[in-house]
Amino acid sequence: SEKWEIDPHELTFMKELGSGQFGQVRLGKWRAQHKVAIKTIREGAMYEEDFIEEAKVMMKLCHPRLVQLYGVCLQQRPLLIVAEFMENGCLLNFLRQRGGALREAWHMSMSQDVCEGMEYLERQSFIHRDLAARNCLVTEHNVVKVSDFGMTRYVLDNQYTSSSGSKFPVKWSPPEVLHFSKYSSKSDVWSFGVVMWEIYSEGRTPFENRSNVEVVEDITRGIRLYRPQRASQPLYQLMYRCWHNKPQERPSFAELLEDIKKLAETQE
Ligand SMILES: COc1cc2c(cc1NS(C)(=O)=O)=CC1=C(NCc3c(C)cccc3C)N=NC=21
Repeated sequence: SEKWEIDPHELTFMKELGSGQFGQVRLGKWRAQHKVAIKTIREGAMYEEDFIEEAKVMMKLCHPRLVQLYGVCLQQRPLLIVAEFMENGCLLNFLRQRGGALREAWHMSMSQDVCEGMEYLERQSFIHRDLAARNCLVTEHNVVKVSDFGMTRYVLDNQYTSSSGSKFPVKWSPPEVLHFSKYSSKSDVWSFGVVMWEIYSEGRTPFENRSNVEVVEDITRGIRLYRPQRASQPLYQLMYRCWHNKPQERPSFAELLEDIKKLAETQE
């Protein structure tokens, strides 16, 4: 078998960790001692053949700020995806549960973690398409890693994939995606600005009391998220630049990473 294929007999299933759009995620052991996360793909939830092709690509994406894919189990259904286990779970829950207790420096280091993972994807010309705090995970040492990159292309549920669908990430999408489904690393940059807003707002929902339809109108008219009170002016300017109407006017992840590192220095 290929190196990206895992023998399900070498997996032990343990407690359920959560469930997402594809099915559930369980904690597991591989070869009896390595802790892993195992995602069970619900029947009919995914274009499985296409995903298997993509899994080969995703296995090649290796970076300390990306949740590492270890392999897939194809011999039976449901399909299993095996990846790195992240002890502190998804960033959104982490912010909501720990937010208040998080020191200022943590917001900056978490933002830098996500930016480093995204800068690597940008360099590999890999577009995430669904960057949000809910799709970032946290290690036991509070390091944040980007996950589920590129997965939205294999979702069969068109409530997720159609920009008018109820589950489409409208509040994390730029105008060119909302109107023309034009994805790029610059549309990921827009989403990154919203992730920074989520971090500094400690897990609040962006445009909390606005419907998706109202947010499309607001964004198209130039309305943007307000400055979270924990974000300094320079930091708000940084996230605000991610929300420029024109993709080419937004900074690249490489530029954002430089700016974040500079701000982190001045902050210490
Ligand atoms: C500790 O708590 C958790 C830990 C994890 C988790 C959810 C929780 N709990 S919760 C819902 O936040 O409350 C999801 C993963 C995960 N996913 C890896 C993965 C990716 C990214 C893509 C394809 C396949 C797989 C398996 N690795 N570790 C955890």
